[in-house]
Amino acid sequence: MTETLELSHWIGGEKIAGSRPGESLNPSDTRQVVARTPKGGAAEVDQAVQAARAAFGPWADASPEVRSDILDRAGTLLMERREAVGRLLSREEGKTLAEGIGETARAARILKFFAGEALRLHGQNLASTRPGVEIQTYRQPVGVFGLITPWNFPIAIPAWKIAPAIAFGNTVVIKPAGPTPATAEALIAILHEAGLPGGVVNMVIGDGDVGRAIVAHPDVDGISFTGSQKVGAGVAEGAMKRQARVQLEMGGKNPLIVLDDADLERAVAIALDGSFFATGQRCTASSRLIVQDGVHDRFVAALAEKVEALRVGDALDPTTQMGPAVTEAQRQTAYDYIDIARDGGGRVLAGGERLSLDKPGWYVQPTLIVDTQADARINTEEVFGPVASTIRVASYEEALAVANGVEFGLSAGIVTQSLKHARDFQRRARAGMTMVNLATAGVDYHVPFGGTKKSSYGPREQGFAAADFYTLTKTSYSAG
Ligand SMILES: NC(=O)C1=CN([C@@H]2O[C@H](COP(=O)(O)OP(=O)(O)OC[C@H]3O[C@@H](n4cnc5c(N)ncnc54)[C@H](OP(=O)(O)O)[C@@H]3O)[C@@H](O)[C@H]2O)C=CC1
Ligand SMILES: O=C(O)CCC(=O)C(=O)O
Repeated sequence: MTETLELSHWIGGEKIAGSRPGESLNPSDTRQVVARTPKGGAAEVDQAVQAARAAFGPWADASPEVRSDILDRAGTLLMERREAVGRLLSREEGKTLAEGIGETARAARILKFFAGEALRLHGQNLASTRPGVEIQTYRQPVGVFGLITPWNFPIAIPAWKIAPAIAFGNTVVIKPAGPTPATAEALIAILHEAGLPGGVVNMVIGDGDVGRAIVAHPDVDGISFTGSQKVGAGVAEGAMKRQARVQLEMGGKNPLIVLDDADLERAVAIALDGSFFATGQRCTASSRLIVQDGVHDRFVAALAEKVEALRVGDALDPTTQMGPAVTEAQRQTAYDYIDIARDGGGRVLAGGERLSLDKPGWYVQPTLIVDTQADARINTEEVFGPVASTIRVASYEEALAVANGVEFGLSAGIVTQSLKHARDFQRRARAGMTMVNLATAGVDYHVPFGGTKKSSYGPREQGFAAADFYTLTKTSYSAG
């Protein structure tokens, strides 16, 4: 498959093409242009916001059953086409075909979950402190949401922002990430094919200028952002200046603690999955492996063997276990952090070298670095690539202190057979999500998702929690 797609913006239900100066490349073979794209700016964002505003009234007033049916149909279509869309995803983002198809199926299930949530939205009846007065709370749509999404889950993240927004009667303008517009477009096209009225979901393709214009637009009522901490901080500042709702999901520096009593084979499998699958490009990836003395040497030796054995290759080759980095810049970041770790005294036990295959792609060797210090840059800054470092600790208490000792707090894991330590970790880990005997990455789609500290800001995403961001609670008092 070497076809090049010609993408358009979607505004008011129409495809708006313009010239196509942008492109997305196949990171597994950079000679292939996956899609040519228009490059929007403030003018296209304004048009899209106007279309979303015009569609808001009728969509907010539509029966929840209408909204539910459209989401359900879109979920069915996406599930039926998961192989083709997953292939496009893998070709554009670089995760393996199994991961691409799996993510597409996950997006389909998210659409179906929120088809159900559209019908389950409810308020409360409460007694008043005043006799004869009744109180009811209602959840109402908010208005127009701006959605700014990253490349690493190019269909699941758009789905988990669009689906709750429109299920509860809002309309949206989405900006997909620069490297993965074609995958996002596949979702937008399917939503329209499922019967979505024009203007309910609008998409403007472009770079950071499009994101900035969405954040600054006075008629955008709320912004949901996933991406880097640096850009997220600017998004929050821009939104707050004009008192728009804002929700941010940003980086992680997720710890995985391995205690002496861990089942070694299981601990190695959990670390391998959390650190290296999806090329380590998950905000939930385990990038710090905090290992207790007694098991340390056996654990790192066994993990290094597995890391060395990982087959890196073209994302579409079914034998590939780890695809390339998404862009040259992400590959360079991984290389830079390997050097930073070495300079800080770390010892590379697996990978660590430049990797060339039989085709031009942004391939990186999965890399394990041992003997690193807890406060070294490799252990405090997000890499967002297939690079994991280990920190040796003497006790559970030391492990917990190291795990909590960074400015991020998204996901945190522990591998242990001790119920006492597992329960204590669930209570005291400063992270939004804790995992016991499971990888830090790879979450369910029907439960709240988010972190603490600099990882997240605002109400939780996904599951039943999504209603808190995408609805307005009104409190009504009445007397007979
Ligand atoms: N927590 C998470 O889930 C994720 C975290 N990251 C982190 O982000 C780093 C870089 O990845 P990247 O995707 O480039 O993340 P960015 O934060 O740069 O981008 C995220 C989204 O914001 C857009 N954007 C860029 N600049 C602005 C701006 N000034 N105002 C509004 N929107 C803007 C991007 O557009 P464009 O793509 O066109 O630049 C993209 O759609 C990674 O190394 C990783 O640390 C990345 C992905 C997911
Ligand atoms: O680990 C997961 O399943 C989700 C990760 C994620 O949302 C992200 O990396 O942006």
